[in-house]
Amino acid sequence: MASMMFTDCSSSTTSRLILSNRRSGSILLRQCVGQLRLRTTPSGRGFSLSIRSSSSPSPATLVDGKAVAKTIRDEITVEVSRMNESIGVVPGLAVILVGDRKDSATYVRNKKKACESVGIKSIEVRLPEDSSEEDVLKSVSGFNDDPSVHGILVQLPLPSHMDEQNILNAVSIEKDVDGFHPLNIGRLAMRGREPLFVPCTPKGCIELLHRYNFEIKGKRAVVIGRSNIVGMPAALLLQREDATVTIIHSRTKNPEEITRQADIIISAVGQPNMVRGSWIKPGAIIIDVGINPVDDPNAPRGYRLVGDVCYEEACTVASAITPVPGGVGPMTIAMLLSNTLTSAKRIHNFQ
Ligand SMILES: NC(=O)C1=CN([C@@H]2O[C@H](COP(=O)(O)OP(=O)(O)OC[C@H]3O[C@@H](n4cnc5c(N)ncnc54)[C@H](OP(=O)(O)O)[C@@H]3O)[C@@H](O)[C@H]2O)C=CC1
Ligand SMILES: Nc1nc(=O)c2c([nH]1)NC[C@@H]1CN(c3ccc(C(=O)N[C@@H](CCC(=O)O)C(=O)O)cc3)C=[N+]21
Repeated sequence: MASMMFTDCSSSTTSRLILSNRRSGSILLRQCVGQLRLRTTPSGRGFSLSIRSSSSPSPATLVDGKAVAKTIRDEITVEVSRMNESIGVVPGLAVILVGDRKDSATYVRNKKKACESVGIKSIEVRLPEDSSEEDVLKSVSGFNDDPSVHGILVQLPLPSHMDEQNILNAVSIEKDVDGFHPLNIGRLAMRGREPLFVPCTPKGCIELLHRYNFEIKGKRAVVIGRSNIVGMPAALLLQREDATVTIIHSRTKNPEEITRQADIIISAVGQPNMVRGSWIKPGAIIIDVGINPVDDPNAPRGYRLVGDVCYEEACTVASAITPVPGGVGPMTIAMLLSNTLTSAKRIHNFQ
């Protein structure tokens, strides 16, 4: 219901253009309003798109998660083969999928493809919707004991008759590549402690900020959303990077007043186009985690994906913004591969 309120963003039109990249194929870029400028990304391997808007004196950089994720996958590929050649070990990721949610099946398929692309071995277990919690725990326990598995991911959400906490607690912390085990989250929250793994989506957000050389230290950051998998760990990570962090949630009064003070906004709400241009301080950096399907009879699938942030409005005010799709989503998967590689290296004491 609430999501319907935000489905429409602005009356400004969005045009699209396809740019060809020799290394990563075609990238779909959205043009906002005004003049476009293309630069190579800090890695030198991708593109960054700048938009000089008629209503904004400063250009907004398009923070290209898809291109950065490709760079990271290339780096991981090199490391995976170096490890295999040196000690004959191939990192392995086990994914447990319970039930037949279409979106979860798609995510799992994408993770599998990404593993293949870098040389990580992926093992998938599918359990029926009516499996018992015991069945899932058995599967987790089997992977905990399997030396060819270095990472275990239990795809969320689980069917409602299962206790998610029980299941996440059962994953060995040494193989918790999602970073959802309470010990890993607890360490993330404590000064002077180091988690073995950091949750992939928030880690991907910070990695994007780093790769674009955006300073975090001393900045005012606002995280919208406080879920265990995105909002809360994103706030903890920003704090560890010496930002001053405020969290907005569904009971926050006047969220727009708070976001307007932010130098960095990370939005993980699940409400299409909730964050309007007027919520944003000129020059702010926006990381839009939201992935929200909205009906679109012209789209091949009958819907398209939009973020939590009204992209067309935001890119006339912000200095940088992630698109949806092509922003944080691909980074989440890249961080999962990175965590799996780290895990295999740690288990086999390989530097
Ligand atoms: N790009 C990626 O890789 C990923 C994207 N996502 C996407 O990110 C979004 C969030 O996911 P997730 O964290 O799992 O979602 P949850 O539903 O678990 O959490 C949503 C959070 O947003 C808050 N919220 C809801 N409505 C409002 C509102 N009107 N104003 C302020 N805060 C609000 C909730 O507050 P309260 O706590 O008070 O209920 C809650 O903390 C979704 O669109 C999801 O698809 C998720 C994971 C990965
Ligand atoms: N244990 C667990 N770990 C997760 O990390 C986890 C999970 N459960 N459950 C669901 C959410 C969601 N999530 C996404 C990952 C990639 C994209 C992604 O790559 N999105 C593409 C678009 C994909 C499309 O077009 O459908 C993009 O944004 O460009 C999106 C969402 C991980 N999650």
